[in-house]
Parts: sequence; C-alpha cells; structure tokens
Amino acid sequence: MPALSPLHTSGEYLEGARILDVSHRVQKLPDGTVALPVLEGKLTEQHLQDLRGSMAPGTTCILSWIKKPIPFKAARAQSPAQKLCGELQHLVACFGGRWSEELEHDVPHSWQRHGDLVMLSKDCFKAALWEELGSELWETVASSLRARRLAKQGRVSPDGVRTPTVSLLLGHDGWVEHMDNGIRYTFDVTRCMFSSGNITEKLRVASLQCPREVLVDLYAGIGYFTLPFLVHAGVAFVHACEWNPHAVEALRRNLELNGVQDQCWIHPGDNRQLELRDVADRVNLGLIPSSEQGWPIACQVLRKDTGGILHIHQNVESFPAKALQLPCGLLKEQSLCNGQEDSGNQRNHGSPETADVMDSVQKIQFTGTRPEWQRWAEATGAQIRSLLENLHGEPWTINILHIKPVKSYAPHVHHLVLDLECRPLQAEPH
Ligand SMILES: C[S@@+](CC[C@H](N)C(=O)[O-])C[C@H]1O[C@@H](n2cnc3c(N)ncnc32)[C@H](O)[C@@H]1O
Repeated sequence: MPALSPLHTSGEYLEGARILDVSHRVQKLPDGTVALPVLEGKLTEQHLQDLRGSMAPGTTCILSWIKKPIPFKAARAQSPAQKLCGELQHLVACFGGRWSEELEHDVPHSWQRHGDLVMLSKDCFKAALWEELGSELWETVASSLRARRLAKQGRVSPDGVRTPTVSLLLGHDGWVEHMDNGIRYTFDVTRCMFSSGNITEKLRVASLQCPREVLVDLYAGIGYFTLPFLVHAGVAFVHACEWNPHAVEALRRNLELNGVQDQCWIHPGDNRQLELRDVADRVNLGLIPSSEQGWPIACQVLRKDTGGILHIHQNVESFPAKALQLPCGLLKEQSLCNGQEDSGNQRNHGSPETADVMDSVQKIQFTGTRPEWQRWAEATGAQIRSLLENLHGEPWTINILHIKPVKSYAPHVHHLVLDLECRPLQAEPH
C-alpha cells in the first residue's frame, strides 16, 4: 500500500484532494517518519509538489510502499458490502457527486462469485448517476470485491431456452468454471442459465447406482444432471437433448473436461423431434415450471421390453384454492381428486376411462409429502401410463418411487421431482 511521510498538515490536504485512504491508520515507522495512507494510483507528482511546498524547511515528503498497512478496526470488521459502499461513496465524492439514500439502496448486498467473475443481481446500480462514473465505477466495484470480471443479471427470458439477460460490465468474456461435487463445469454466464438451486437433486442423482444403464436427459442444459449421472451414478451412456446452442457448446466442453465425452451423444435441437425410441432405462425431465411437453417423447424413448424410471420435475402449487383455478385441460386427472379423499362419488366426476387409469397407479403415501404433491404425482402417473399404453397397445404398471421438493419458489409453490417406475405388465421383475 502506498503511504506518504511525514505528517504535518498533509492529512488535511490529502483529505481535501480525496486521496487519503480512510480505511487505514496513520503509522509511525521504525525510522521515526510518519506514513499517511493514500489511495493507490491517485497521487500525482503535482500533489507531491504541493505537499512539499507547504512543509516546514528541513522536512520532506516521499511516496513509499508499506508492506503491512494497519487497517482501522472499523475497516477490519467491515463486511464486503460495507466496504463496497464505503468505496463507492468515495468514488461518487471524487466525481463531485452527493451520496444519497437512493444510491445507498442501489449498492448490492449480495452477489454470486464464479471464480474471478462476480455476478451482480438485477436490482442494483439503477440510479442514473452511476452511468456518469463510466468504467471507473466497475473497476472500483471489482477491486473492492476482489474480482477481475463483473456481470449483472437481468431477467431469465421466457423464450424456452431460458436465456439469461446477463450483461458483462468488466472483462472480455463470460466463461467461468465451477467445481461441484468433484465435477468440473464451464459455461458462459452471459449465455447459459446457472441453476445453483438444484444442488440437492444433483447430489441425490449422484448417489444413485445405475451401472450399465442408458439415460436420456431431455433437458440437458450444460450437463447439470448428465454429468453426475455419468461420473458418480455410473450410467453407461447418455443421450443428451438440448436446443440452446450455447448450452450445447458448454455441455460439449464439460463432457471433455470430465473425460466422459465418449459416453454421451448430444442431440441438438427440439427434443420433441427426436427420432430415438426404445433405448432408455431412465429418462430425466429437468424442466420447470413443467416438463409435461416432454412426457410423450419420454415414453417413446423408454425401453419397450423392460420399461424404466422417469425423473419428472414440476413446480407444484399446494394451495388448493388456487389449484382449482388452473385450466381444466392442464390438470384433468388432478381435478378428479382435488379437495376429496379419493371417494368413489368424486371419481365419477371424471370420465370412466380416466378414473380407471387413476386406480392403476400404485400409491404410497410419503412422509413429509403434502396432499397436493401426492395428488399431482398420482395424476402424472396416470397420464404417463395412458401415454405408454396408447403407444405400445399393452398394459403398463406405474409405481411412485419418490416425491421430493428441490426448492420452494413461494410459500405454496415447490419445485418437485417425482421418480416414476414404469414397467410393461409382462416384464421380468426388476
Ligand atoms: C431448466 S434448464 C435445465 C438444465 C438442467 N437440467 C438443470 O437443471 O440445470 C432447461 C434446459 O432445457 C432446454 N430445453 C427446453 N425445452 C427444450 C426442448 N423442447 N428441446 C430441447 N431442449 C429444451 C433449455 O434450453 C434449457 O437449457
């Protein structure tokens, strides 16, 4: 850290010129000189001349480096957000601006760190004044947060590929790398979505034992599930579907980074056009709010002779009053059991065909499972069974293995994963 010596009236001068580093102490050095902390890169030769001119004869002033500058206690105890706020206040003052409550509100309090890139949330730095500070603003933010690159989140576009509207504020590209449960992931934060909230499901998937199995990952993204299935669960081969070309590029790199590129075939494009059929022991449907559009193709790729397991993701509302307001077509089977405890009377409100399908899904009540989740799981099982039977023209049996929340979005909306075991009735027992 650069420091000036000796003291005299220099402190006031430096403060006036906004060069004094207020987060560090004035220090007495072993040779008797006094060091005043100054902000790195701010002190010019002109400042030094001014200082020397105002000093008593026989004293002088030089710029030197202090190896271990002593921070003020308050500065030492500051959180990164407080430190950032302090440095921004200083920057605004340097530009002759006035600190205000609006600016204070605009300072981010949390951020995501991806190695040397810090991703700011969409709610910060909205005031017009920030733009006037130009690139110095982003350099200050980056150095305060000990980052080299900065990006800012926008909304995830509802465009089907879930493109994040992320803008790069500082740095040349948005490629970052993560290590997660022993798996290396790389992706461009400006092009691909980062789903940190799926961690519990990623860990669960990693703990499954699936040797010799073939998996179809219908919504592979950058490989958040494809990779733990390959690296930890021991899946033999994955067919990974993805229509966002940027995610496809990241997926390709990730397979290579983890040395499993020979065990995965990437199918770029819309998975509903997939020609593949009758290959999968397991299908992952990691799309929210609903993966329902992928159910027919999941049934098509599932092995006809033995069947297999579907991992179905869905955001499920557990507020019955609201659930009833959903379009009828969407929750046809669910409406059969909404607000009732499976009484025969209520079942008669649906078509006999659908009621029959409901009866054939094996139901186990899971502890900690809300009734709405159970009803959604049963309705989903019924729909999958019907799809499989229409496709193959023979009876299938469906078993609910697991219903688990991954994350909650609102008090009544949960991202659930349902594991459905689907077997043709004449299949050998597994
Ligand atoms: C929510 S992300 C899931 C990624 C990963 N499964 C995860 O949880 O992190 C869904 C991915 O599915 C892709 N996707 C959505 N609909 C698709 C379709 N019809 N065909 C192929 N990919 C699709 C999107 O581009 C996106 O990358």
